[in-house]
Amino acid sequence: MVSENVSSGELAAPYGSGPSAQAQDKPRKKVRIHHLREMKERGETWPMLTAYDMYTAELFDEAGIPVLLVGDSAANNVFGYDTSLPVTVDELLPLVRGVTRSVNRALVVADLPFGSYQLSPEQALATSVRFMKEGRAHAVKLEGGRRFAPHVEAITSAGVPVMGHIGFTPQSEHNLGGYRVQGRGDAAEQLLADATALQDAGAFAVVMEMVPAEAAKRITAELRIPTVGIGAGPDCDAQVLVWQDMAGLRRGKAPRFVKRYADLADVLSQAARSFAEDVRGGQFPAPEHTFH
Ligand SMILES: Nc1nc(=O)c2c([nH]1)NC[C@@H]1CN(c3ccc(C(=O)N[C@@H](CCC(=O)O)C(=O)O)cc3)CN21
Ligand SMILES: CC(C)C(=O)C(=O)O
Ligand SMILES: [Mg+2]
Repeated sequence: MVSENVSSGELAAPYGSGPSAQAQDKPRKKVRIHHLREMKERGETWPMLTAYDMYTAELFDEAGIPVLLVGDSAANNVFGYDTSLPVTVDELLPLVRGVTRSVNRALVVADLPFGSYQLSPEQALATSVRFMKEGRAHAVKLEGGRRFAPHVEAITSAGVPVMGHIGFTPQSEHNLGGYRVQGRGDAAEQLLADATALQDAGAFAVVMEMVPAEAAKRITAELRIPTVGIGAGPDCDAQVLVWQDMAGLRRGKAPRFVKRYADLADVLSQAARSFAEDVRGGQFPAPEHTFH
């Protein structure tokens, strides 16, 4: 199943490389870090989604999403916390394992939760090793700029690919003064310095969250590694959304950077109401659902 449909041995990229083959083609084989760099070199923009369980991982993998992130946003979108701060490694690990078990091609990135890497490069490496060994992740991700270059270096030196995350970093929301755009005006230079430091420390990609499009465009042009935008305008190398936002499962006001591609909240709510009505009215189970 993994290597189905590999038409030519020298086709290195998991996607077709012609302009028409871009978005609609499924990856033909396992996505590797170097494929992401090659897509940047070819100017192909790629999608990333969060996934926290088997069915979503399977569906998104088959839909041709090359990178899946088991985000610490599971805090909000799985566990019901009001911020991402409380979620633990022990809570996230089984979600990562469920996702990695369920994909054939996608690269699975495990998001390191608050408190599990900030203490030292050694702690960052120890936590990453758990996500790789127990979660079977393919890469890890952590939040922070220049100050986390030593942590990124410790992890990559051990052979574990690291994705950075700068701009609005939800684990620091109390320090950043809430959900706010980062890197406006002079702060854009700081953001570029952060991105460059992460690249130099060995990061394979960097998420930029809630960053002005102009700054994101400049950073994307300066870096060799791909940038992944969320609220960072159209000029990043990749775009990521939380899947429940993308599919309209989460209700309430979504951040401005979200586009809804479905209304799953409505679909599921209708299904639950119909089931309840059938049970209450005696229409379910029918003879075809019944054993004798
Ligand atoms: N479901 C979900 N989607 C996310 O994008 C997400 C999470 N959860 N959890 C972790 C973080 C938190 N994030 C968030 C959450 C809310 C806003 C938000 O409400 N933004 C508003 C206000 C911006 C402002 O005041 O400048 C917006 O309109 O974009 C932004 C990022 C991004 N991440
Ligand atoms: C929004 C993405 C980048 C994230 O860090 C998460 O979902 O936890
Ligand atoms: Mg996160």
